[in-house]
Amino acid sequence: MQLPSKVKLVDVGPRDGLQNEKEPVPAAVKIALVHRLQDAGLRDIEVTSHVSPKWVPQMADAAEVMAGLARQPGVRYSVLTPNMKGFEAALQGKPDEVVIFGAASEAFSQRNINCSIAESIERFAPVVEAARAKGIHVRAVMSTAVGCPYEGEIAPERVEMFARLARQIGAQHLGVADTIGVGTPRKVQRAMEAALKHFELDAVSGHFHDTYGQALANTLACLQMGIWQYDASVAGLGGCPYAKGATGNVATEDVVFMLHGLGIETGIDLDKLVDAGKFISDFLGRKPNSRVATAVLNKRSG
Ligand SMILES: CC(C)(COP(=O)([O-])OP(=O)([O-])OC[C@H]1O[C@@H](n2cnc3c(N)ncnc32)[C@H](O)[C@@H]1OP(=O)([O-])[O-])[C@@H](O)C(=O)NCCC(=O)NCCSC(=O)C[C@@](C)(O)CC(=O)[O-]
Repeated sequence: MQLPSKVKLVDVGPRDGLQNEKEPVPAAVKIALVHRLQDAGLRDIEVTSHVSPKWVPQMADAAEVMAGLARQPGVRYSVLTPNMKGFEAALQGKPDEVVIFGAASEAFSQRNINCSIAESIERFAPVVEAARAKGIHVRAVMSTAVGCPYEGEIAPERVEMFARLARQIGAQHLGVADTIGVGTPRKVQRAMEAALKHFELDAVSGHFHDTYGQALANTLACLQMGIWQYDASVAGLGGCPYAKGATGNVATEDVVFMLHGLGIETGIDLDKLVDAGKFISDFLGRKPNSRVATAVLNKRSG
């Protein structure tokens, strides 16, 4: 199949990237990161989560972060909302999109959101209904679509089951997440094929962690299926608090470099993106976890 000519990247760095940081990151720094990402051309940014501050302390400032954004027209700002309490809190911040997040594995669902898959769907259904009634786009994300830290390999049938349930309650988009980065191209394609039984090609995206260095290969494998929407995290920030040892998402810089090399448009300015990644990495006191960012920064410093 011909590769898509355009790809939409959602930068999940401010949310997925920072949620696991041990030291508090001030709201002002998170806001500055979002601003740098939009200045670099990102048109979809996952800003924060309205979850329990006892579970994920780093996201306790969700309202402050949303309130502090200098919004650019044409940018979609998303927030995670696991239940009605989160959705109601999110409304004040006027998100363009809310994200419900469940799992293909029972054990991960329990660890991450403290309920079974069936219970999670019951919690999500009123969120989807309320969001859609207000014209807010609803994306569902399915964790552990390839492998689970507690249950091991996940069969495509499980992916299909979650996709069916998410579709039934009215989610408009499904993100297929390889939470612990164990997917390899064919396995990820099989998970996508299962998701595509219930969501059209234009309503499916990939969310690949790079724990085993497979994320770019997995992205290419999905591009070959025509999938044109992906999550990525600036500077490769991140990891899920309930998936021990899992590293961050694939670095946005690495995906952008690959896509541009393939002649695929993203609308993103790689240099400005590298600057955004350096900004947050400097704040965190580490180097960007991106081969491309490292190469660009080395080249700049001669
Ligand atoms: C989902 C809950 C809230 C259920 O948590 P629960 O304990 O089952 O909920 P509950 O309804 O029994 O309430 C218990 C307490 O939490 C409060 N509460 C209840 N809901 C909320 C809310 N929305 N916002 C703020 N507070 C909330 C509620 O008010 C109460 O407070 P208390 O009376 O004890 O003081 C909890 O398990 C939680 O917050 N989990 C954190 C999940 C999370 O953020 N995980 C990381 C993001 S997912 C991810 O990273 C994966 C992804 C998306 O990137 C894809 C991938 O790579 O796999």
